[in-house]
Amino acid sequence: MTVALHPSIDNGVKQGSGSFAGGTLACKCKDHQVKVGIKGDVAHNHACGCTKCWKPQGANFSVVAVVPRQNVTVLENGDKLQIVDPSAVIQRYACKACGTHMYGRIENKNHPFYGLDFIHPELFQEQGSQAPQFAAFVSSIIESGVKPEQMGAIRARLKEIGLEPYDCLSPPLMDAIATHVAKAKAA
Ligand SMILES: N[C@@H](CCC(=O)N[C@@H](CS)C(=O)NCC(=O)O)C(=O)O
Ligand SMILES: [Zn+2]
Ligand SMILES: [Zn+2]
Repeated sequence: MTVALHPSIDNGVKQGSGSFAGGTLACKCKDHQVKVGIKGDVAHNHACGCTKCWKPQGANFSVVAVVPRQNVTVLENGDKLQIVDPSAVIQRYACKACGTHMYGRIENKNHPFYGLDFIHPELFQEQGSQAPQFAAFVSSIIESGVKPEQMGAIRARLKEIGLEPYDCLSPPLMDAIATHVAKAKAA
């Protein structure tokens, strides 16, 4: 049996339509679901192995993407949302009842990714949003209990489905962060 990464990619990565207009994210509650509206498609969609990003039950990876924060609107049952860890850089708003993370927001205006919210595209009620592009924080899954000796098979499976594994973010995103830091230092 191949190693389980995340249910939305375990049977292969499904490409996006390229014209996704946005949609509604719904939590996993049976009733009074938290619903969050997203305008437009997501960007930088990727698998994340870190311990902080929300993973559905049994998954080793989260699948997470960004959207401009102004494109995110809580539509229904927002009173069920609470911040998971107020001290984290990304303030992740989760449903108090089912634990699903609905969006993560950066409030530090100096952060390289300020202005972008983090969401989980698998929660879209609609099909067609951008497919995952790479895998980030892969080594971090060891912190969640994966054995180091399993990492070879996990990296091989990620590559097999077309997701290049990185232990931090992808080179373009690491370059974007370093560029931001360099500019801030020069100012
Ligand atoms: N090895 C750490 C890495 C955590 C980490 O740095 N996560 C990245 C990717 S989501 C991040 O930007 N975190 C900021 C935050 O969680 O607020 C873990 O697994 O907990
Ligand atoms: Zn819920
Ligand atoms: Zn993460």
